[in-house]
Amino acid sequence: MIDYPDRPIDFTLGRQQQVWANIDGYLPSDKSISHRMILFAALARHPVRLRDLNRGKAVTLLLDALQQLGLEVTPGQTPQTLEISGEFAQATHERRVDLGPSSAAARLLIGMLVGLNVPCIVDGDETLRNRPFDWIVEPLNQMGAHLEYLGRPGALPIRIHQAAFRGGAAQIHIGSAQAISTLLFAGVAARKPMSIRYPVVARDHTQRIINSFGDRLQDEQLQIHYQPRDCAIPEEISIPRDPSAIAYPAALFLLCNRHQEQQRLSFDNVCLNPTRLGFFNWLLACGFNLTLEVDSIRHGEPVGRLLLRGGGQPRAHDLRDKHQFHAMIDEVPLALAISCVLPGSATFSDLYELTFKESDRIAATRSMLNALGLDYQVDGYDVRVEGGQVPSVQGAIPTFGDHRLSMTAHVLLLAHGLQATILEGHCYQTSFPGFAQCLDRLTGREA
Ligand SMILES: O=C(O)C1=C[C@@H](OP(=O)(O)O)[C@@H](O)[C@H](O)C1
Ligand SMILES: C=C(OP(=O)(O)O)C(=O)O
Repeated sequence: MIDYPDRPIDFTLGRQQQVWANIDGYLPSDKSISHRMILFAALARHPVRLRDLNRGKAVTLLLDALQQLGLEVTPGQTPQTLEISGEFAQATHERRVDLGPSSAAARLLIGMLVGLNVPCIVDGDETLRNRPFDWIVEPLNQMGAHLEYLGRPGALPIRIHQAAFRGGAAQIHIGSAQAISTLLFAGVAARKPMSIRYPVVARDHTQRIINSFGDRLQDEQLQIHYQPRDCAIPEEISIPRDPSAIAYPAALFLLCNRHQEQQRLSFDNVCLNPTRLGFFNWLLACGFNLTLEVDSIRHGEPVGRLLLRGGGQPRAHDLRDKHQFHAMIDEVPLALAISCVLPGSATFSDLYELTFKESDRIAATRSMLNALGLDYQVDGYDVRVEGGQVPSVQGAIPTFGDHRLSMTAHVLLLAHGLQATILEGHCYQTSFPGFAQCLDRLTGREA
């Protein structure tokens, strides 16, 4: 296990903090939209400039994989742009790509390679090898793909054999935007119509982008119909900021300013897709003060400003709605942590899909919180939190290498003026590489 010796959390913040600096320049772009736009750029028949890509490990590994498959990835004319050009190399030998810990990168790439009929072995790190892939492999194979498990059945590594993808009808049984998106990338790449039934609404970036680029896609009543038309991928694509990353500095600000009504902090150019806003709606339901204002639509995605205000007398609040759960799926560990320290109590129901993320986030979040003297009760996939708990450091804080847990631990420590060692703390680099600098800047500690 890697310790976190080079950056101990050694500064006191809490209620004295008066200056909350603007941190827009430190915030990462949306990881989910970055993954999707990279794959659309790879499908384009012309070079595509991607402006403001997320530069975390999960996205960088997808770029590396595409380079191994023959595409060119070059810096653009400004530091914020990257250009993707070229074509997939003819398969003279089978290539093997490794997507590290990122299931979105691995699953969506598998979909695209199936649709393009590009043979490859797709693999990931140990955490990713323990995550389920059967719910993308089975429907893809039913639609003509030939995917083979090289290790444990249902898991990576997976060999993509050459086979003609037919499209057609598929039914997904799991609540996962990645499952839907994987099938759609196969259909878009192969130019095959398809329909997909799914059990619950989750983030719908792929559907929105497909429509905005000119193919036809209907998404109603848990059923998608996709029809290839005139897909025109733009030469330049720009990506808004990631609401799932902004959640951490936002939570820190709101927790520290619960009793300071005059304090304000805003973030611009944020992805405000409603299927991503569950956490901010949950904060509102707790009583925190915030406003969301859409000011433009970009590639089908609402983009705008998030304004936070102090005060609000917040209390812990339930999370029982399946739709809202999926709209905040990556922020649930943070919401559980916040619930522990707010007054009141809360029930979070049916968190099943949290059990196969970078860690089992029901169990791992609890272990992380235990190291901070906090706890909740688990009953199957339901969680009951009694609020009003006071954090106190019990020892080194485990993160299990899960970036969402590391960022949650940082927020709790900072909000309560505590010092601790966060184990594998740097894993925030998976999605938010500038997280530590962002916190330094936010809290006025930057050199
Ligand atoms: O589609 C995506 O980009 C993602 C979807 C979510 O996973 P599921 O769709 O599997 O729930 C989310 O947890 C992940 O961080 C990114
Ligand atoms: C679960 C996550 O991502 P992925 O599923 O792509 O690994 C995440 O970013 O929290």
